[in-house]
Order: sequence, then structure tokens, then C-alpha cells
Amino acid sequence: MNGERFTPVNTFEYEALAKLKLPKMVYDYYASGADDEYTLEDNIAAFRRLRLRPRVLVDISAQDISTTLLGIPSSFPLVIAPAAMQKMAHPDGEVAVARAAAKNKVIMTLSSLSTCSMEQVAESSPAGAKWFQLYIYKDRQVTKKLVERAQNAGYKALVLTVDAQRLGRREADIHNKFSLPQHLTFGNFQEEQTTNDDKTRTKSAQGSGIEAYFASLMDPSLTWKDIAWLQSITRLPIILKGITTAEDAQKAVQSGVAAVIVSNHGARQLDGMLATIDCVEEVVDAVRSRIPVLMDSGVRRGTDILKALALGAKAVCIGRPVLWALAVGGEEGVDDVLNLLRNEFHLAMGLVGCRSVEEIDRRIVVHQDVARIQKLKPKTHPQPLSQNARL
Ligand SMILES: Cc1cc2nc3c(=O)[nH]c(=O)nc-3n(C[C@H](O)[C@H](O)[C@H](O)COP(=O)(O)O)c2cc1C
Ligand SMILES: CC(C)CC(=O)C(=O)O
Repeated sequence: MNGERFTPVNTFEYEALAKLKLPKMVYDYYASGADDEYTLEDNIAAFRRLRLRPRVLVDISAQDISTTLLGIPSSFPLVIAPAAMQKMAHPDGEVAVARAAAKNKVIMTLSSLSTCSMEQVAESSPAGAKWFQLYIYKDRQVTKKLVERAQNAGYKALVLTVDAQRLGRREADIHNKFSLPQHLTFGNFQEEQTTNDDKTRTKSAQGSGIEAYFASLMDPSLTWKDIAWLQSITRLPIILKGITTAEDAQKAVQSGVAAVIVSNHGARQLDGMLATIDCVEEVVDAVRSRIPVLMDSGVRRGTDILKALALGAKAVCIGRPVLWALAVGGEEGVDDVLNLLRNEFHLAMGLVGCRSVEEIDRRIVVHQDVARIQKLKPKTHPQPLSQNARL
């Protein structure tokens, strides 16, 4: 294979190419999971343990893969998950992702810890619907200000992350003494950064700078009572990100939130948790259609989206595939990955005999016998030989 002509055709190949392009510290931060990364591996493997049961001889000449999420139309059931510090992947950072999302008519979720400001991102792509991911700061005035700004800038919902009272232990970040590169800043905290440079840039003499930064600012005392507080200061719908059990799903419904995202944070928090696709049915059953259930962690293929919907999810979110695409090709790369996933989903939905997302149901997916599956080696993808590959 000629490395100069390598064009990625799936999200795994985007990762391989991004790994060649990115500085090691940045690639490791994006790619890492917590501890031994068992759950990281399982987020992907669990999708492979699920197999599809297609129905044939269905007229699929006019498929509709679109959906609606909290009243927002979406070209297919996919949302961009919040991921911090995107200018480390590409100088345009979150703005490039927002533009590609708007072009593809999918919702983008912006991280609290973005490297562009939320106003800049909103202005860059006014036609695209956006959600704002919220971390709750010990200083509630900081949190309140973020919420007000998100509301004023036109964000349509708050995605409150509830699985990160403390940051997980990512060993590569400890080895690399990960910190936000000197030329970048947190876009939503420009004022604070001129007065307290080192702390806000996450510098650390030892260990992971981001872990130290997070521990110094975020509130580990968060409980269900704080959901009521958040509801009292905003008119935006609140989505809880990081629900994985029936017990918490029931509490989420009782607390009056608009939706939940079944997520293990891309396996970056608690190693040893189930893969999130294995938690979806439990949460869906507990919620009993009262609010939409979304899921993320390990979605890499159109067939993964199909499987998640078959188990009752309304949509999936993707984290790392967007970062790899951004690193490889900026806005164009993200546009390409969204197109790839849309096309894969369209094809997969047709091949199982579903004409619309409403027709996707539990019968199209079956849990495969684990022992048998482990003997089947997944295809290895061709690796790009140089970073000068073309899109
Ligand atoms: C580099 C990176 C940064 C992330 N930053 C945030 C964040 O700021 N807020 C948040 O709620 N989740 C964050 N996440 C978790 C994602 O929103 C999402 O849950 C996860 O990436 C989904 O798994 P996937 O990467 O396998 O698709 C981050 C994930 C990654 C990989
Ligand atoms: C800056 C980090 C706290 C963002 C995050 O949630 C993550 O790295 O998983």
C-alpha cells in the first residue's frame, strides 16, 4: 500500500492516521481509559458480541434515517459528545467540529473545558443546534455564570456530567505529566486565565496536570439535590450524562430531567464497569419511555448505532472518532467521519430490513455466545504509512 495515497474509510483508520499526526502526549490523553483499560476494550468488544437478525425482502428503496431529539431534528440518530481541549487536535478546534456538525444536521455538545469559547462556537455555525456540557464547580457562581452564558448564546440543553465527581486515573497522562499546551487556553475562562496562569493551564510538576486541575475546581460533593438547584437557575432542559443503572435511571426520571445518556465516559473514569452498550437495556427498562435514553462509549460503526437503537436507545453519541477526524482533516475530516457513519447506518438499517428508525426494534439484535465470538478475530485494518495521507 502506498502511504501517500492512504484515504481513511472508517473511524478505526482515522484513529491510526491521527496517531501518526498527533504529539504523543495529546494522542495518549485522547485515547486513554482508566487504569488497566479493561472497560475501554470492552466498550468496543461488547458491540461485537451483539449480532444482527436481518429481515429480507423488504422494500428499502425509500429509507428515512432521520430522528428528533428533544424537539430538534437530526439527520440520523447521532450526537457529538463533549470532548475537552479540541485545539490540541487542530488549530480550529471546536469551531471546526461545530461547523461540520451544522452541515450534517447533527447536534454538537460543547465541553465546559473547550479551547474555543462557547460564544465563538455558537457564532461560528448559527444554523446548527448545540448542547452545552456542564461540570459543576465548587464555586457555584462560576457554574451559574456558565449556565447563563450558554442560555444567552443559544445552546438548547445542558448536559450535566454525573460520572466525574473526581477524574479517573489515566496512567499515560500521569507518565506524560499531561497539561494543556502553553499556547492554548480554556475558552470559557479567559478572564480567570490572565490572573492565574499556571493553575488554569493545568501545569503539574508531577502526575497528570488535568487531574490536579479538575480536583482543585470541581465539586465532589454533588448529589441529587443539586439537580433541583440547577433546575432552579435555568429554563434549559437538563440531560444527565453517565447513568448506567436502573436505580439511578429511576431517580433521574423522578428528578424531572429531560433525558439521560448511558455512558461510562469512554471508559475514562471507573475501569471494570460494564461496557455501556451492556447497560442500555437495564436503563431503558427502568425509564419505561418516560424520557429519551441516549448512549455513548465505543460507537465506531453504523451497525453499532443500529444495535444501540435496537436495545432501546433513541440516539448514540460519539467522542473519540470526532477527535481523530479533527486531527486528520479539521472541519473536512469531521464532515467526512459524519458522512461515513451516516452512510454505514443507512446501509445497515436497510440490510436488516428497516425503512425508518421507528421500525428498529429489539428483535433485530441477539446476544452472541461469548466463547464462540472470542475465537473470531476481527479484521485488522490497513495502517497508513505516513501522515501525508489524503482525505
Ligand atoms: C479526550 C476526551 C475528552 C473528554 N472530555 C469530556 C468532557 O469535557 N466532558 C464530558 O462530559 N465528557 C468528556 N469526555 C467523554 C465523552 O463525552 C464521551 O462520553 C466518550 O468519549 C464516549 O466514548 P467514545 O470516545 O468511545 O465515543 C471526553 C472523552 C474524551 C475521549
Ligand atoms: C478536562 C477533562 C476533565 C475532560 C474529561 O472529561 C475527560 O478528559 O474525560
